[in-house]
Amino acid sequence: MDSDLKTEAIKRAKVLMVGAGGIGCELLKTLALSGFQDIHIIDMDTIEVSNLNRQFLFRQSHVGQSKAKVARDAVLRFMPQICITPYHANVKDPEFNVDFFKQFNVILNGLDNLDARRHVNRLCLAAEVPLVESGTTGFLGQVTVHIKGRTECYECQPKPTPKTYPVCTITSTPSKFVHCIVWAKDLLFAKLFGDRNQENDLFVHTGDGSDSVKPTDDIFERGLDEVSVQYGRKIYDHVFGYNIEVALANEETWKNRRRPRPIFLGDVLPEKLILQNGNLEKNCLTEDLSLSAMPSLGLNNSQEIWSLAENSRLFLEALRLFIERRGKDIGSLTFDKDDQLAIEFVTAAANIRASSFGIPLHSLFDAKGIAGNIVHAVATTNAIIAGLIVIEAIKVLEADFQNCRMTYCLEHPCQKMLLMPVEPFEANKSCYVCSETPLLLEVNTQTSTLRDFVDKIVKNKLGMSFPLIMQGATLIFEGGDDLEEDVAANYALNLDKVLTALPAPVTSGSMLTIEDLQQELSCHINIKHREEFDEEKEPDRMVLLGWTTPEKKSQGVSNGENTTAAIPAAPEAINKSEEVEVAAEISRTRRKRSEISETTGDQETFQILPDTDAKNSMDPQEVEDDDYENDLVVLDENPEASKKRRLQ
Ligand SMILES: Nc1ncnc2c1ncn2[C@@H]1O[C@H](COP(=O)(O)OP(=O)(O)OP(=O)(O)O)[C@@H](O)[C@H]1O
Ligand SMILES: [Zn+2]
Repeated sequence: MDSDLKTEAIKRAKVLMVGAGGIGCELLKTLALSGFQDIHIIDMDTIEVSNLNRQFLFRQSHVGQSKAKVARDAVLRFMPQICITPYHANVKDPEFNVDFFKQFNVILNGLDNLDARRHVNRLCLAAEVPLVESGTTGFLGQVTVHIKGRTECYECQPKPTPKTYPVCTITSTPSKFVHCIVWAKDLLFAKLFGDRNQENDLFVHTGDGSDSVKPTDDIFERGLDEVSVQYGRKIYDHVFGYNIEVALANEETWKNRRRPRPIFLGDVLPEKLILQNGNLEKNCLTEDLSLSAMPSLGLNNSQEIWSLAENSRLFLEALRLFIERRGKDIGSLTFDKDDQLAIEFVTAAANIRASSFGIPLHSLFDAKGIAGNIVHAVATTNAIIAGLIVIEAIKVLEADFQNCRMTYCLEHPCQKMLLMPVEPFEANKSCYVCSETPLLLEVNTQTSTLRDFVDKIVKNKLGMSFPLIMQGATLIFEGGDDLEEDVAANYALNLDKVLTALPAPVTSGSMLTIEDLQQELSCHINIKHREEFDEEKEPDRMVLLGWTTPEKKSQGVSNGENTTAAIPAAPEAINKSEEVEVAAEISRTRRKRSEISETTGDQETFQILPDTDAKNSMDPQEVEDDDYENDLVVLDENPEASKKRRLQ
């Protein structure tokens, strides 16, 4: 297109940006400087101090104000002639419906969560407006283009579930610091400060799964006359000493593994220091006034790696402060990465455990990053990604679809490139969002209730907020806050009925239609009755099938032109393995799911997976498997080069 026409297309365009955070600030500036004249911005947040280091349109004085509005004002100061319309709102609000989306030529996402991304994807499909989607994680980033009828939609590839670890690795055979963090946070912290009644496997397995040691007295219960320092010592000796001794009794487990070392408090700290820990009344506050065990112990530098003795003192002191200063929270606490005392406790506990298992200790700063799953944002990555979004948006506006690319921003050069453009993929024919293909649900229709179905499948798996469920012509459920009282009560009754007992019984062979009017999404689910489920592998007792990753994943949009560009790489994987397997055909490119998940900026959580097979999960290989999962296979166009190649 000639440059005058291009300028015209940009000038005439009406674009919507969703998110005015790290990517959004860069994007708004780049759009304005590229000549865009009519920009709408939705962001539901207000500015926080922690945003200021990279969201450069914001200043200290803006803290607490709407991001969308302040971003508009900041850009208008240097581009006063353009029109920027801010909305301080959630993009999921009903006012942002299909008609609202239809007024735009292209939608540009700068979001940080899956839920909002899915919602925008669905509305873009319904409104038939192209979407340019983006995400960054540290040095990694990506921009993808989604055009109905031409490319895959944002949801064509099922999104990965959170990272999980087998119970056995966490409770008995940790080999990485992250395993110790998960143990400290999800088991020990939860046991001591969370809901007392929760199922929590803090007892050591001795190998065959049958002989877990469960003392008859609840060791975690604090006696009425038990002072905190005594209680702390009891917990310490139990979890770091006694439990490890019990685990060591099973020789089988340690045949091919390094044996852990039981640690008792008396071996680490002299009595005097242990007692002194209970009397540190001096300073318990950090500079920003949060309760902390560090100042009184003289631990000032959170980037320093503390010794086992220092971590042990921190453990005792943090536990004491919880008991004495935050006693009323105990029993209802959940781990929060912004809770200073919780971070200190978890860091100390993870380090003591790491020491026992011969795993290198970490600083509180690093432990916080791992526990909170924090990847520090890099402003430059956001700026690069914002630039790429604008480049793709311009191609879309020019209707130059053939040249649209998905681009991955890598941490290390691959084939001498840091930016890897790839042709967009075709839509997944079994995607329930952008195709009509029905899904299949295996469920025990005689024992599962409608509530199970709504919560586990409709809301959790399909991501619908206000679903409407129909069996044939009968409406069996409708979600929403604006229902008449008697209608809502009727649906509430249905929720507790098993599927076969609903007014229009749902049995094997039934087809349900599920709609979310707000998302303009409708899909069908065929029901297949199944009696038995594997409690551990299929804890939902329902299995949703049909929405699968297509076998051939790289059928790029045919444009009659070969891309000389490199093939998409899983950035995280490249980063880790630095190894690329090069093989024959471009059409066989394997795109790992991790490539998407690693750069969406979604808050991921760690989960502990139930042991499906105690023996298997005790296999020494198992730990390494975590890493293999991220291995990357990138296939090249060059048929000759079917061998492994190391990246430079
Ligand atoms: N449903 C939504 N509606 C509108 N805006 C949203 C929605 N979900 C997320 N956002 C916005 O997307 C932006 C994402 O920006 P970013 O990833 O930089 O996150 P942040 O909250 O600014 O920073 P951090 O999470 O690192 O503290 C945020 O400003 C957030 O308010
Ligand atoms: Zn799709």
